[in-house]
Amino acid sequence: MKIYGESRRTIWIAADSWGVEVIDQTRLPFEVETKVLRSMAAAAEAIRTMVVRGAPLIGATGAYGLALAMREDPSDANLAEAHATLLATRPTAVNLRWALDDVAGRLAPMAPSERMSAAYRRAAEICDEDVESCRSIGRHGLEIIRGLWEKKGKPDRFDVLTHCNAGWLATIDWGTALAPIYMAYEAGIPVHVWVDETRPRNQGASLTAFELGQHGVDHTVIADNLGGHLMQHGQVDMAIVGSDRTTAAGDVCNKIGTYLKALAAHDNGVPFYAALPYTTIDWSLSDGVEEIPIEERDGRELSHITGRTEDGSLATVDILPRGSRVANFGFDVTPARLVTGLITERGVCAASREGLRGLYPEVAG
Ligand SMILES: CSC[C@H]1O[C@H](OP(=O)(O)O)[C@H](O)[C@@H]1O
Repeated sequence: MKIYGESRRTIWIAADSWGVEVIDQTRLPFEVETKVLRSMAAAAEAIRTMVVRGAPLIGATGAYGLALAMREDPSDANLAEAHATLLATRPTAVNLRWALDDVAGRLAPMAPSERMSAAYRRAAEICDEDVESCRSIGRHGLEIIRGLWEKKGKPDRFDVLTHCNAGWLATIDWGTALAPIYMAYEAGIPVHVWVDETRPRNQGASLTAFELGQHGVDHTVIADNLGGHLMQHGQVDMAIVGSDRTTAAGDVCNKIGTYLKALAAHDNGVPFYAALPYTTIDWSLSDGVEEIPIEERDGRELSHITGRTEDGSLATVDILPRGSRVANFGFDVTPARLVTGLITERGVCAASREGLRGLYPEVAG
């Protein structure tokens, strides 16, 4: 997508032809800065500190992290160590494990001398595949939006609520939850987006609002707690969220607070969709609430907030009384029963084992 009119992806090979350049998302929306990752350790740190974040982008960064590792030392031991180090950076988004297993599985039988170039090649393929998956998610999601808009009589405003950032900044391009919104906008459907700020890191306020503003999509940033009230008063026509891990039975793990939005949507008859590529599906799990590991992050993300001061400089301030304890769980799981449908690159299905089996017969068994 575009930043100030320039087409960008979130990750690419740097001008030196081997470094991995990424947009530093901790600086957005106030500064557009990049970082060049030149070691596996730097790639791991970028994931851990959320310089890069979002399930597909985390996976792609992990894949390039293995390429950087093979540049350093292509031995079996280093391949195993790099896989373990990168996998340990963030436990919830299954794309990371998928990408690391994919690349490492291809490298393992190769001669060490072939591994670096093969890893770079595969990482680039993973990025290109993700772009096409998200484009396709956009097309399928567009038809859901179009159908609901037409069913409502083509009003001059169609309100979509989204949580966190599942836009192009969470992927390589296009995004998952936001791809249908971009395509609806381009199709002339009058979408307006309620953007959950998404405490504590405010990916909605700082990333989704930035993306939508850059693309010209009408949007309003709201407190996370406003969504239920808007739904009660008929001001939300549908909700679309992303996913970090979806089980074979259709349970959707996503940013903390998603479950509460799904409960409010269910109580008010608001269609609630999750958008995700196949790389986000964990076919080994059935019960998301019981089985998906939920990342617990540093409490400082909750106790401190960063913003722009009157003079335009950035500042971080403490917003809690000294001595107060904080709990900072990064994700929750929405049971399939609260999900209207899953929007994937292969089409839209029910949030169920049967629904996913219909789209992925070769995997779902
Ligand atoms: C398309 S994946 C987006 C997904 O990832 C976000 O989490 P984080 O920013 O912590 O990586 C959030 O759960 C989004 O829905």
